[in-house]
Amino acid sequence: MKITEIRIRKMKMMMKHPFTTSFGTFQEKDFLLLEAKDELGNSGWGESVAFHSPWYSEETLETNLHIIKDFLVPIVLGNEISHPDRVSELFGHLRKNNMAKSTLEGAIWDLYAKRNKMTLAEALGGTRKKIEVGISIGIHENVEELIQTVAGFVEEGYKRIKVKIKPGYDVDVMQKLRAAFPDVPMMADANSAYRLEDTDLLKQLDGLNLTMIEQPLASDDIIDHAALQVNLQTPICLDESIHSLEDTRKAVELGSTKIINIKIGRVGGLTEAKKIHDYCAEKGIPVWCGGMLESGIGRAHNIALTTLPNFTLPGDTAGSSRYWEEDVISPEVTVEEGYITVPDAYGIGYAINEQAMDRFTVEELVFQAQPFTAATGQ
Ligand SMILES: O=C(O)CCC(=O)c1ccccc1C(=O)O
Ligand SMILES: [Mg+2]
Repeated sequence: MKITEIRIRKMKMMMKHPFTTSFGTFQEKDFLLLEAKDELGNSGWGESVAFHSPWYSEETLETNLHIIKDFLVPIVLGNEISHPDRVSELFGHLRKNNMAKSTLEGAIWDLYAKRNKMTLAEALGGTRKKIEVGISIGIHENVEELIQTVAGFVEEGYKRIKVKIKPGYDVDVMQKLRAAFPDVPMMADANSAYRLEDTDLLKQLDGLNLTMIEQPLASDDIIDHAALQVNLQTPICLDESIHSLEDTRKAVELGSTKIINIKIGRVGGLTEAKKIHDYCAEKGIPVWCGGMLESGIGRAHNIALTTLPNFTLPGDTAGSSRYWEEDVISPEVTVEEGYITVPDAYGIGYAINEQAMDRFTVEELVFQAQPFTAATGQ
């Protein structure tokens, strides 16, 4: 397929409720969407999961915009791409900037699936017709409020509750939560808020029957996590530390992690995500799909990826209405009794809600391939 046009939209959406992690609070969401078109008029969509500020990783909306328009667009625009797996090879000589790469790669995966009249899930080799979903819950003012919030989501049927923790809001909170919900699958995500010296404190989480603790130590660490895991019964799941199949292999070989949270943007796209999935399947390491508070576009990509067989744990991809008054896709993503039904329309499987899309668009940039000119015979 030939990529004839790329449009980048700067988006601004207001989240229904503020979401607090150990590194900051989100409410206004500024991010990028990208649409890639082929010579037949098909269009594919991708989402940049980079945030406005570099607090989850070093990438931001503006660094993504710079990398995409000045480096990535020139590589694909006007060119033939035989298969989306080729895109990460074409980007291979450019270091890191995984979320930027993933934005364009994701749009090309969607385009490829639509062009070949299959769902994105099928294009990736996924088989599940519905996926199990969990929910990630931010830091609350106090435990009583948190328990009320959790009760609501348990009632809605979410299959696993993930709670954000940070120093001073951890053992006591998790103990009270476990007491209130003895049988609910539960886990904690520290977003890198602890150090190896906190081992004794983290050991107090053992015995609460948590399915895992996500990224307790530094965002770039795999050494200390291995040392911590030796002293911890609760399985460690890495998020921030994993950017590639190579990172995954090293962390698994070192014993730093027993479960992997795969985020498409963090690992540079669906092709790399699939490689990590396959490697983990071979090694007996379960994986699940993390979330980045995405709009419907990114959410749809997460759903498609989660149809692969080794996504055996519920992910963070909740329904659209958990985040947004109105989403940019139609229909919106809905959760019924803890499941999302994988859409069967081609590509990402959801149509664009044009009105909402335009309303939340702050700026649009358009890049077109040079038109065919008889004079140069190009
Ligand atoms: O609901 C979601 O999309 C996931 C929420 C979440 O946990 C999260 C949100 C923003 C940044 C990092 C994380 C994380 O998984 O660590
Ligand atoms: Mg996380």
